[in-house]
Amino acid sequence: MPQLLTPDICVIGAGSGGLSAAAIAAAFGVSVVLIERGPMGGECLNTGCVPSKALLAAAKRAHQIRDAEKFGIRVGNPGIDHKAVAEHVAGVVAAIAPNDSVERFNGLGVDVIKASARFVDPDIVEAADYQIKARRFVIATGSAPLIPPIPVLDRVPFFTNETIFQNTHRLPQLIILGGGPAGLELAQAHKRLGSEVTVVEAGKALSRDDDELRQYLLNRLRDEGIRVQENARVERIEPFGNNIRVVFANLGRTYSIEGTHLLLAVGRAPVVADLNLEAAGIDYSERGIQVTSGLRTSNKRVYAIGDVTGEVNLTHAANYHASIVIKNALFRLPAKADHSTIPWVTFTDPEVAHVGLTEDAARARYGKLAILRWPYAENDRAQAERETGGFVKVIASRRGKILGAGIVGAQAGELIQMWSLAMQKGISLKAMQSIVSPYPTLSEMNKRAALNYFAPSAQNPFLRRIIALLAKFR
Ligand SMILES: Cc1cc2nc3c(=O)[nH]c(=O)nc-3n(C[C@H](O)[C@H](O)[C@H](O)COP(=O)(O)OP(=O)(O)OC[C@H]3O[C@@H](n4cnc5c(N)ncnc54)[C@H](O)[C@@H]3O)c2cc1C
Ligand SMILES: NC(=O)c1ccc[n+]([C@@H]2O[C@H](COP(=O)([O-])OP(=O)(O)OC[C@H]3O[C@@H](n4cnc5c(N)ncnc54)[C@H](O)[C@@H]3O)[C@@H](O)[C@H]2O)c1
Repeated sequence: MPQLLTPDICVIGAGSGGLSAAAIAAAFGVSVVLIERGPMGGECLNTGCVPSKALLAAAKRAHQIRDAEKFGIRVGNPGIDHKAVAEHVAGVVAAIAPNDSVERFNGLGVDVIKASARFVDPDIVEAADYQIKARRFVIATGSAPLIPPIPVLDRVPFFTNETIFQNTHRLPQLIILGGGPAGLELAQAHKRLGSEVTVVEAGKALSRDDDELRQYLLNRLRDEGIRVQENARVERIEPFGNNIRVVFANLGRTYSIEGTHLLLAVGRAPVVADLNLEAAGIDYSERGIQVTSGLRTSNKRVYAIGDVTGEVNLTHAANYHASIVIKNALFRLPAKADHSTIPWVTFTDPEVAHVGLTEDAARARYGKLAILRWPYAENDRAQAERETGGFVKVIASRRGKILGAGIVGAQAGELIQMWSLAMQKGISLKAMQSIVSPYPTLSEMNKRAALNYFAPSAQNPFLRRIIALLAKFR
C-alpha cells in the first residue's frame, strides 16, 4: 500500500521554478512535498545556464590571452586542456549544487521524494511508494531539447545541451543547428576553445532580439571566424565518411557543409509525457501546459510554472512564476504574471541584453518613437578596458515613456538591470538622466542615453534667453 502524504503544497520538479516555489512556501511555514526524478537543480544547474556560463568563462580566458597584446602584455597562444576545461565546468556545477540539494531542502522543512511523479486523480499524485493528496500542486517539470524530424538524423551521432558539457575533447569542426541563445553561446565558447564552428539557422539568428543589436552581434561573431548561415532549411543530415554532412536549401539553392561533430540547439519541448495530465483534467498542447495569467491550469488545484508552460524559457522567469503562484496559492492574492518587463540576455562576448519592446515591436504598436543611443566608444571606462564595441539603445515614446531598452557590449547583462528597474517601477527618463553615476563606470552610458532625450532642450531659444538673462545677476 502506498503511503499517503497530505501536504499543503506538492511541487513536481526541482529545477529553477520548483525549487523556488518549494523554498518560498516552506519559508512561510507551509508543509511542502517536492518530487524530483533527476538531479536536483534541473536544467539550469546541470545542463543549461551554469555549465554554459562556465564554459564561456573558460573560452573568454583563452580569448583574452590571445588578445592581451593590445594591453602591452605578450603571452603566446594558449594551450587548451579540454579535459581540464570540462573539470572546471563540472567543478562550478558542483560548487553551486549544495544550494539545490536534498539536504538543503530537508533543512528548509521540505520533504523531498526522488522519483517520477504522475497524477492518478485530479488531486492525487503518485511517486515511488507515496500517494500525495495536496491542497495545491505546482507542476515545474521544465523542458527538454527538441529533436527535429530531419531525415537521416537518426544515423548520425549528435550532442544536445544534455551531453555537450561532458565532452572532454576538442571538437575539430562543430556544426550547430539553431542560432538561438543556446546555439550562439555554445558556438562562441567552442570557437574560442579551438573548434571551427558553423551555425545553421532556419530563420533569423536571435530572432527575438532587436534587429540592430542582433546584427551587431552577428557581425562580431563572424569577425571572430564563426560562420553563421541564416535562412537555411535543413533537408537532411547524413554520415559522410567519418564525418557528418548537413544539406540545406537557401534562396532556392542547395548547399552542404561537413563537420566532425553536430550539436542540436533548435529549441525546447515541454516535459509532460509521464505526468498523466489527462487523469487530472489538465489541458496542454505541444507548446506546453496551458495556464491563466495567474498560472493556474484547467484544474483549479494545479498551477504550472517555468519552461513547461512554454511562456518564457528563462530561469528568472521560472523564479518569478514561483513567486506569483505562492501569492495565489498561499495568500489568495489575485497575482498575475506580467512577462512584459522580464529581461533576457545572451551571454556571448559581447553580451546582448533586452528588456521590454524591441524597436520594431514598439513601432508597430506606438508608431512614432524616440530612439536614444549611446556608444561604448564614448565611455571612458570602456576605452580603458578596450571594450569600445557596442551601444545602449533605449526605445521611448515621443512623450518620454520608456518602452524598451537593449544593450550590446561588455557587461550588457549587468547594465540592463537599471532599465529593468525603470520599466518595472515606471521610472521616467527624467529620473534616469538625473542619476549620479560613479566615474568611470560603464553605467554612465545608461544616463547618457537617457540624457539624449533632453538634449534638444539645450538648444531651446527660450531657455537660452533665460540663461543669458540670469547671467546678468551676480
Ligand atoms: C544551454 C542552455 C543555457 C541556458 N542558459 C540560461 C541562462 O543563462 N539564463 C536563463 O535565465 N536561462 C537559461 N536557460 C534556460 C533555463 O535553463 C530554463 O529556463 C530553466 O532551467 C527552466 O526551469 P524549470 O524549473 O522550468 O525547469 P527545469 O530546470 O528543466 O526543471 C524541471 C525538473 O523537473 C524534473 N521532472 C520532469 N518531469 C518529472 C516528473 N514526472 N517527476 C519528477 N520530476 C520531473 C526534471 O528532472 C527537472 O529536474 C538555458 C537553457 C539551456 C538549454
Ligand atoms: N542566455 C540565456 O538566457 C539563454 C541561453 C541559452 C538558452 N536559453 C533558453 O533556453 C531555450 C532554448 O534555447 P535555444 O537557443 O535552443 O532555443 P530557441 O528556441 O531560442 O532557438 C532555437 C533556434 O533554432 C532555430 N531552428 C529551429 N529548427 C531548426 C532547424 N531544423 N534547423 C535549423 N535551425 C532551426 C530556430 O529558428 C531558433 O532560432 C530558449 O528558450 C532560451 O530562452 C537562454
